[in-house]
Amino acid sequence: MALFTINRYLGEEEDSESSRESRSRALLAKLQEQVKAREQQSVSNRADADEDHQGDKEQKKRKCEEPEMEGVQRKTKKSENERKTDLTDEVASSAKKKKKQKTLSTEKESVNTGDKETDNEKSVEITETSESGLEESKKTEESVDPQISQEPKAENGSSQTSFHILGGFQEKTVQKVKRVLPQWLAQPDVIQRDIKNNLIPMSEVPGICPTLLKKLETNGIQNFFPVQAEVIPAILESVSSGLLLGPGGYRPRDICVSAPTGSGKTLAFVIPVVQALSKRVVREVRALAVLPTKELAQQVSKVFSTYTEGTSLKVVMITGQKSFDAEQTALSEIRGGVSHSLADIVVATPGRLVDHINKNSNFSLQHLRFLIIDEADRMIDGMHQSWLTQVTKAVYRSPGDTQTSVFRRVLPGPITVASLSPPQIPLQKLLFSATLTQNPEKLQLLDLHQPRLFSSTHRSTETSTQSQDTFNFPQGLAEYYVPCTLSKKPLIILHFLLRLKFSPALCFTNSREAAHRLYLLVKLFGGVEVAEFSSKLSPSERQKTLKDFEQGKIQLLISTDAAARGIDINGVKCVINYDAPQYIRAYIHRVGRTARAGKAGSAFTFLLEVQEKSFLQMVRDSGSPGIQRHFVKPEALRSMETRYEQTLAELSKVVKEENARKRF
Ligand SMILES: Nc1ncnc2c1ncn2[C@@H]1O[C@H](COP(=O)(O)OP(=O)(O)OP(=O)(O)O)[C@@H](O)[C@H]1O
Repeated sequence: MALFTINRYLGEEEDSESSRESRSRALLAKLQEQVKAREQQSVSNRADADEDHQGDKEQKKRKCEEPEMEGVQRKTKKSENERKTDLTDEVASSAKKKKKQKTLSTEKESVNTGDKETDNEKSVEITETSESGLEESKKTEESVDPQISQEPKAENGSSQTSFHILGGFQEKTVQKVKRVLPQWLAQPDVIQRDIKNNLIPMSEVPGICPTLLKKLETNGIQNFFPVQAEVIPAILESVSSGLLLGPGGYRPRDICVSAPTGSGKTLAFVIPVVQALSKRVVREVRALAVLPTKELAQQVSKVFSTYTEGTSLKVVMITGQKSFDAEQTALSEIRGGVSHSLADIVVATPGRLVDHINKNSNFSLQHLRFLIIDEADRMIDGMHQSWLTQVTKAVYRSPGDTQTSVFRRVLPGPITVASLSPPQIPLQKLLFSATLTQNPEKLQLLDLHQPRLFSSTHRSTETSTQSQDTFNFPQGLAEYYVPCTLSKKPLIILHFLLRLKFSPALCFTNSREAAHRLYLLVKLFGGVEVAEFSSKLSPSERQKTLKDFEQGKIQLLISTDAAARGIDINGVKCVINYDAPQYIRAYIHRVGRTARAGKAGSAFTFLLEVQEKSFLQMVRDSGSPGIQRHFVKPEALRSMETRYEQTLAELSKVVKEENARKRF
């Protein structure tokens, strides 16, 4: 065992220069004698020494130093000479440091330590160990840092050395840092992906009041889908002690839900929120659902309205579809000089919501109990609008009179006796998405409180280094890719609709212009009821188009990504990605417009040759169960080619006319 270790500092020697030099020379001479003796005994070492004098002195000497060093050790290990060698070495390197004598340094190096670093540095840090401690210290070093102790072995085929270089100047390969997910993300409550085989009778889900059960039945719901059976009881449990307190008097946990498209997430929050609020006495805004688009807000608002019908609960939508004044009137009224809320549940898009927070002094969120963030991943991406900060400010805003109120509201901090008394309405966040990010840094933006995750995908805590999130696809979805060329794309669409009768089909392009051009082309070709859907249309036109499509009046709806997310259109048999989506989330949401609610559906993605490799890789990495090749034979298109050529000529005329009209 090493009893002690001395790190010598030789920078400021007290001895005079001359005495140090003479000592150095004497010790060096002894050292040289030892080297000579060793050279005579070892043929191999001699060969090494010869090599030492050839070629580039600096480079080759360093390679030879270690074997030589070991030779010295082996021979003198149990003799008194070892300590002298050490001492000599130190002094010699010290002399070198001060004087930089060429001859001195050359000779010294030949017997110095076998390290690759500069001798000047090393000599300062050489450790002196006792004879018995030599082996022990070696063992200790090996057990502490195998990399350091194994390096000499690798170079010399022997592990014997009495010197340890402190400081670790060797280049070490830096290990890749693995992404480690927090427990709540790594071990979620698992939701079954297969809806059909996991329907749960409504009577088996506890806590739902008979009125709501009846309403569900009236609306054609006979069983709950897996996500609903898991999430509804969890939300209801958080209000089991009333709206004012979480379970046990504590703030309830926030809830995140990541389940495939069409798995029934909307009802998973609508039912428990309606049930929780039905017990309220005074009308205040207690639930706020934020969605990225007007169409989605409208869809969710409709579901809330369905299940609040016949109760005193009021749902108000603020998306900019009506004028600001009209929305203001719907939100509150002044009675006896005091503002009263006319809404219990507000469904909003972020932009319009922020407008009301800032400009509508009668819009109060001070009693908000549930903040529902649907399409949460998209809403996180849109955080640049800082809508969440504005909402939080509005929730904890305390006008003079409410500060003295029993139910005063302050921003939650650490839980203390004082912070729990008096009780305050807890704000609970409910997040829903088919592509919820597993990136903790992004989720951090939402400032979640002890979140609980319900997910149909989950990863272990020790994840791979793969940076792409993985998601779950609907069970009934069949994915295909169609190899094609640019010129054949429209023909393949026509082939799908006219020959293969793939309708109703929802077709996605990457731009409004492409959607419009394709719409014109299919319309001019004839034989297919076609419509376009993009931000070019007014909200009412968009609404009518969706309705017509749902009613089967339109066979092919050509859309931008405006219809990709959340839109629930009943009976879409087939999704066609005319332009391949650039991001995996866009792909998942687009193909998720079919195969909803446990039904079957197909998705076809047209791929140019250059796109194939990267697109297929992106889809596989996302957790897709598999995308198959669907090849359309050129012969299948041949009979349509003549008509297609004529249509292209007509199309260019129509486009020219349209452009001319735009100019005037
Ligand atoms: N328990 C149920 N029984 C029958 N149909 C249901 C049930 N729950 C939901 N649905 C229907 O399933 C369809 C999809 O539901 P929903 O729109 O809530 O899915 P989602 O998970 O929000 O999808 P997306 O992620 O695409 O927004 C809707 O038409 C809805 O009416």
